[in-house]
Amino acid sequence: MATRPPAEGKPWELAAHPRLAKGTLVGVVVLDGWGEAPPDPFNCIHAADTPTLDALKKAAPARWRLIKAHGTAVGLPTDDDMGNSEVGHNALGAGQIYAQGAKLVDLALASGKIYEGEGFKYIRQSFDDGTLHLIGLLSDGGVHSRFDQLQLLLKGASEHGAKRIRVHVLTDGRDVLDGSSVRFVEMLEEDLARLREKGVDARVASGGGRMYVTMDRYENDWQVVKRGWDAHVLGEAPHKFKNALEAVKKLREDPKANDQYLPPFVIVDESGKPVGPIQDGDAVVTFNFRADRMVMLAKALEYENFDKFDRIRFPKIRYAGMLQYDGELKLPSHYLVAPPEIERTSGEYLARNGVRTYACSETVKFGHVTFFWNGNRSGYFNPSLEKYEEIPSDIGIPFNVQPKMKALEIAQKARDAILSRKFDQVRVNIANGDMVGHTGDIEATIVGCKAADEAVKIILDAIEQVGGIFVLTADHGNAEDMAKRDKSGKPLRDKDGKVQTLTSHTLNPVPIAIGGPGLAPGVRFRTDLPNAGLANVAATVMNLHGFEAPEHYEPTLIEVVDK
Ligand SMILES: O=C(O)[C@H](O)COP(=O)(O)O
Ligand SMILES: [Mn+2]
Ligand SMILES: [Mn+2]
Repeated sequence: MATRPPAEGKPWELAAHPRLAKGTLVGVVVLDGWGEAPPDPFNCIHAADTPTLDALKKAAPARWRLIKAHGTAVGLPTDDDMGNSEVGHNALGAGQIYAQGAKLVDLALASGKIYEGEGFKYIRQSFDDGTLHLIGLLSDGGVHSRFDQLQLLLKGASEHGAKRIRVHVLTDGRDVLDGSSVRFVEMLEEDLARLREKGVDARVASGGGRMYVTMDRYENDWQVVKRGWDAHVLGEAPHKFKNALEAVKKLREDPKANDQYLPPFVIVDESGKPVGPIQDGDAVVTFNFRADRMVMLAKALEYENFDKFDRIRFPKIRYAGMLQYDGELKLPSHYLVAPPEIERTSGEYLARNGVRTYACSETVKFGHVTFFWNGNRSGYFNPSLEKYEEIPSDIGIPFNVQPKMKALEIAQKARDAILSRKFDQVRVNIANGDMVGHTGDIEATIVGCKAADEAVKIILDAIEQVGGIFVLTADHGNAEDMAKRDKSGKPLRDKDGKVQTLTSHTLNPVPIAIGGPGLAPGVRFRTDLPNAGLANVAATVMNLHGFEAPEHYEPTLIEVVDK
């Protein structure tokens, strides 16, 4: 992992590729949550009508293959870690494998360095007179946060002087099984009870389901964050309970309840007073390491001037993120662990070499093809060469109700960008496989996959018209497997005999296909890189733009043979 020499001081100019010409349009399509798995009733991609993608597969092995999209191939701690959008798009855009947030936090906790850093020293100043609040996702999905890291942080913070701790829990059910919130809260309560035995006043103070409370992304719906603010900061929510276990158990009694969407709740004392609103002088840590779904709350917690909703009260706190979530905005300004310094991304190289880029997705994935693609950096490298376009996602409608999402609109925007001939690269993310896959609704996911295929067709037709090249791939698996399985691959059943729905991503590889009239006839996938992963895509795309990739990039997937 990242063993290549750093590129500091090296020139930005890319050498011309000896065999591939510059100036051909390259369309880059990322199908979100689109892995490869054997045919099976729980494989929605297989079940869906996807003629465009099926046709591409026929070009294997020369122009269609599989690449790794999980675990160490994308900088995660182990090969048991499923892929996710952040690490997937980071790898796709950066062309290098970086130790990612999950891994960096593990290392900082294991070595104890987390307690020596500036961020912890900063929040510690509040420990004598104030409360330490920990806000984040209660999950062992390893996508946004990990439960064992929360456990270590609770223990470590109390050993380093925190006397009063309040935890604000967001239930998952998206990266882990629905219903697992109960077990996580039980385990957390056990840990907090142990801390209380040691004289630390530690309790859960508030919570809610991640998709309804706090963890919105890309400013899709600030009301989600406001619900979190009201519960975590103001101590106000429609549901009040004496403890967190009672809260999740009671809220889950509603037949439609789902961990992802539990309503906000606060924990109150005997007299009905919230046990842990955030007050002047307190310390706050958002313990998610992943940026996209924490950065909105980070803005609300940190920015003096803020107009996204009425905060009612803006406490004077010492706030630190687990990581710094946005390297460009330097937000939050304090953090416990330094984020991976993802530098020299393909986006920056191509912009510095004159490549004109258009990137587009709908809101829920917009930052994936821009912010994550560019190494967790918001904004343009060169506004005169780049255009990023966002199509507003549906708000307040679950994606299994609108499984086509904005696939068609994204494809039409991409088509227009391609036909305008104003761009050298047109890059999109098509969200259906992932966003509908996360709902666990098989029928809807099949509809979503078909819509994604139709979108791809529109884009490929436009590429055909301008004589361009396409690169089609995905960031990790999701829709290709909707069943939780045992080690032998057999679907697991619950006590009523029903197959357990897998709402999360998977460990499966993803396809990559290249083609289009502009692709030189002798271009084909190399056969000497059987373990290649998402990080090999950037060099490949650079080649197709007519450039050699920088030396420190993971190797290109393609070679050019004489025809
Ligand atoms: O944030 C989410 O929606 C899920 O936890 C992960 O999905 P993504 O990595 O595809 O965004
Ligand atoms: Mn994704
Ligand atoms: Mn996802």
